[in-house]
Amino acid sequence: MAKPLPADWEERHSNSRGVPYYFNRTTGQSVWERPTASTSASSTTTGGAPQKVRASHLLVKHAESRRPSSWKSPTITRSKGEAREIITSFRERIVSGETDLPTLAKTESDCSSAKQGGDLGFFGPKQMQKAFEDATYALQVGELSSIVDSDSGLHLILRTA
Ligand SMILES: O=C(O)CN(Cc1ccccc1)C(=O)c1nc(-c2ccccc2)[nH]c1C(=O)O
Repeated sequence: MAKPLPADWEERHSNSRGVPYYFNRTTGQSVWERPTASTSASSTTTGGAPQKVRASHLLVKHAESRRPSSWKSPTITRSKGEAREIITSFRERIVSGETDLPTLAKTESDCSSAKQGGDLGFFGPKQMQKAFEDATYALQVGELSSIVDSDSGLHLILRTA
């Protein structure tokens, strides 16, 4: 029987790895190992300030997106299913090594960050949509997410710091 988690820690599920990870609601830290009392003692690597992360992403919008419009297309009419097929193909091309996320985001992302190769800079807890934040914090630096669904559309996320 697993020991109860220390205060402020919760177990979450990493879609990209299919395993649980542990998230500290106070510091925003994510760890793969089940935390014990000693983890919570060292739970902040920055003396208490919530840990910031950096990521780049590729956004494919669809007709159900909250704002179905982008620099690429004034009116986005593709279905969510079509968007999923498109972003799945993009992910396969990245995983195969044919291209990389920043290169593909520049021409294919429906986010205004496309011009910067999808780079969003550093952000901390509560700054991004929950699904996007949770997915990013579950990634190790250098890891590519599975397809992430937010109100804006479908994303591939590459954690860069
Ligand atoms: O969701 C909305 O109502 C409109 N948005 C939000 C938005 C709009 C412009 C700039 C940044 C964010 C978007 O659709 C959107 N979301 C994002 C986004 C979502 C998650 C992480 C990073 C960016 N980018 C965009 C964009 O047009 O460029």
